[in-house]
Amino acid sequence: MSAKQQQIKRIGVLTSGGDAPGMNAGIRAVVRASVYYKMTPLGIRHGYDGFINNEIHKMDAGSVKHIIHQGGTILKSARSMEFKTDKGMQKAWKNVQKHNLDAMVVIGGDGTFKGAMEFGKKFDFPIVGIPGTIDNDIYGTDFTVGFDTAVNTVVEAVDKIRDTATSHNRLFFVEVMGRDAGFIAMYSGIGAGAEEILIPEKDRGIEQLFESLERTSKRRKSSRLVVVAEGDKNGNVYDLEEQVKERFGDRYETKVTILGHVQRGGRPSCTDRVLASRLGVAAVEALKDGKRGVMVGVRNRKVEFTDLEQATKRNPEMDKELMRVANIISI
Ligand SMILES: Nc1ncnc2c1ncn2[C@@H]1O[C@H](COP(=O)(O)OP(=O)(O)O)[C@@H](O)[C@H]1O
Ligand SMILES: O=P(O)(O)OC[C@H]1O[C@](O)(COP(=O)(O)O)[C@@H](O)[C@@H]1O
Ligand SMILES: [Mg+2]
Repeated sequence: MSAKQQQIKRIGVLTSGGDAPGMNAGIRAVVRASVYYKMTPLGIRHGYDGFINNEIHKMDAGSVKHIIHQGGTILKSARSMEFKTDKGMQKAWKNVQKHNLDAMVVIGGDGTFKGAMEFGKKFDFPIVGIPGTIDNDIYGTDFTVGFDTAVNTVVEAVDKIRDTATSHNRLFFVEVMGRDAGFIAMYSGIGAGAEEILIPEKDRGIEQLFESLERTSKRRKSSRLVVVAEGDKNGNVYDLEEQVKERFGDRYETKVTILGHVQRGGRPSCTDRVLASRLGVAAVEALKDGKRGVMVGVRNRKVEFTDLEQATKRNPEMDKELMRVANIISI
């Protein structure tokens, strides 16, 4: 073990960006693993805002009891404009010194990792990232913490919409989250049996939708569900509804549902709890072993490390096989 590795005694942990179910399981694992390895865990509240404003407190194994099943994040989260400035980062660095922090674990999405990478380089400070976002838009891990719970929430909601859509022979546009990525739409669309799935990763979305509506308007299907990722390039769900009305007139009766933040809340699924627990332990062990500037993820069921730089620069590819499956089963 090198001298640098032995120095890690006090580890900060924060959650940042959009909260995601399973973040609490991640915090719990980071805290418990730190205690297990005789280090002191410190919780940083309100993401990078709390890092700047000194909202930092010691934690212990007991401070994370009874949280594994709770959605949201007990440390709270924030989107911090100030952390994007040199002044903000300098203030946060003062707090690192004040609390003798040797390293930090950040749980969040691509933005959180960009901030971590910059801060880590600027002050030569060891940081490890855990992917926590419902969007699943991080390169270097098969799944992010929160994605599984979110898609299950969406499927449950879309199943309910299906009941009323079928009863009235209606066409529903359901908008799901995913700022720039279609993973939530693709998985929940397949899982809920949507007739069409519109995602930013696919260009032909609207034409394909028109073609399939043309085909099925003759068949009088009892209902149609179109799941649309919020980041889809063909416009928002209301624009889409308008375009369909213009083209098909009263051949389709249309409705729009925007699921919104209901997708971000709720009890984390077992899959998310296990993923977050594995990644929390792996993050602490990585820091203990001298790793820094990396994200811990799981690929092909194994824990893997990816440079934060890569994790933020590269976009995970939408699985072509999933698109093909969606196409085949929605005829
Ligand atoms: N280029 C950057 N430099 C410094 N901090 C950043 C940068 N990009 C994002 N951040 C910080 O990370 C926070 C979370 O990022 P955001 O994109 O909102 O969510 P997520 O991490 O879930 O993708 C931002 O509010 C900001 O404080
Ligand atoms: O809650 P906010 O700040 O309006 O953000 C909404 C965005 O956050 C998300 O729910 C999660 O994104 P991040 O994890 O990148 O923060 C996106 O799907 C959505 O576009
Ligand atoms: Mg993001």
